[in-house]
Amino acid sequence: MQDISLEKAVAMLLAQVSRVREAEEVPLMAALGRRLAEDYSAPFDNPPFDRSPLDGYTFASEATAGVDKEHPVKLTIIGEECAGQYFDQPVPLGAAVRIMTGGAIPAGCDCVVRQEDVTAAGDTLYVPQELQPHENYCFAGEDIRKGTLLAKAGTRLTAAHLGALASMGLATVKVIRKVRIAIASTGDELLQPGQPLAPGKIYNSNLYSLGGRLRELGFEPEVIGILPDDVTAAAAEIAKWQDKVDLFLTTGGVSVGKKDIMHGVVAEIGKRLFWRVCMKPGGPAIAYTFGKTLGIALSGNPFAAYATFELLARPVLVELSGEEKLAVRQAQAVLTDAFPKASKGRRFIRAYYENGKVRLPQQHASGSLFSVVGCNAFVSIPAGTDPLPPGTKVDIILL
Ligand SMILES: Nc1nc2c(c(=O)[nH]1)N[C@H]1C(S)=C(S)[C@@H](COP(=O)(O)OP(=O)(O)OC[C@H]3O[C@@H](n4cnc5c(N)ncnc54)[C@H](O)[C@@H]3O)O[C@H]1N2
Ligand code: MOO
Repeated sequence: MQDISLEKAVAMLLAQVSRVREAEEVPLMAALGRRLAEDYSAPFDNPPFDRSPLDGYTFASEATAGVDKEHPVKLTIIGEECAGQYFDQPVPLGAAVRIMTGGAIPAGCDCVVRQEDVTAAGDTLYVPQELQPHENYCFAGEDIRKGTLLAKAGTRLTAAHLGALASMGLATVKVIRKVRIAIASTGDELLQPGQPLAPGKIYNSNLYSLGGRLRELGFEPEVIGILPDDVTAAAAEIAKWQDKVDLFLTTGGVSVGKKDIMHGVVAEIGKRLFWRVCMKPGGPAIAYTFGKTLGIALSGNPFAAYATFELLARPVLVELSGEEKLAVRQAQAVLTDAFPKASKGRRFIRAYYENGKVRLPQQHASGSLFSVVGCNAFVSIPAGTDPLPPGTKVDIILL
């Protein structure tokens, strides 16, 4: 199989996936940050009834016409209503009901006076001021009118949305299901952090850098762990995820070595789309499908895995999620440091970008990851480029 360009590889990957649109119903509290699967409109007015904004007394404002401090009106207190209670008898002119903030305004009342502004003695209330109709009064639907569009399909729910939906009594909402991603590492040389180091072994760093990167981008990968360098065993493990995840990412086992098992795995469980992309690092990546699941087998070298995740897998994630803002941005910048190697093929190197300038770390090896710490960009170097002196204008990819 001939090596293909990065652009062609990405186009082939994108041809296999489409935006996830299936809905699932989740408890409202779990819906924060999720995208609504359908429009939500208010099924009723909120508040559902006219209510008092104060602790005080409610009555017909008409009873206070012409009243002042020297000539207060005397009303008869006929009952009391706290928030959550419901005073269900009509209140006649000249009567009042003690009402607490949030209490429903009873029939016959159209205003509320603050407790501090009146005097109560037994069943008698002295109101020393004129009140207007609807003074200190909240109308039903003041917050949300029945029929109001609360949030459109596709809206990413914020805390305020959750509150508004809760006020409509919704215990669950329909949201677009999450993009499902599984990640695994291959390699008999790998140990999980926490295990004792042994001769010839190294710790599995790729699972953590990829898992971390996916989380940084807002995804929640299924972290499988280490698959053995055994085609049958690894194939069986990966096949379990067929159609259960949208994207299955592995690292390692894609080159031409004795234990580069991913070729055998792909032959056993799926259909290969490509092997080898014209770029460094991570050129030997394999892409494949098994059922509806897309697999990308990234090379095991830690920087190769890191870089090809951004260059190959990230566009797939943008497509699956529909989150255009997750796409890498391209820019131009001026190198402040030299890159001493010539680049026969297309090359991406780790870098730190700020204010139009791009700095390079010392270490660029494909097997080295530590120098990525603090980097936020790749410099994209075209095939056939001589060593780069400081001051060179370069194309960069902002991560
Ligand atoms: N004869 C050839 N050898 C190699 C070629 C080639 O064209 N001809 N290509 C080289 C290139 S380029 C790359 S990139 C690597 C790709 O190798 P694999 O993807 O098959 O990866 P592995 O052999 O499994 O591992 C490479 C390297 O990375 C270490 N590794 C693997 N997984 C992890 C992990 N999860 N955490 C930390 N480190 C990991 C592994 O121990 C190896 O050192 O092939 C070249 N060879
Ligand atoms: O493609 Mo590899 O990551 O350069 O060693």
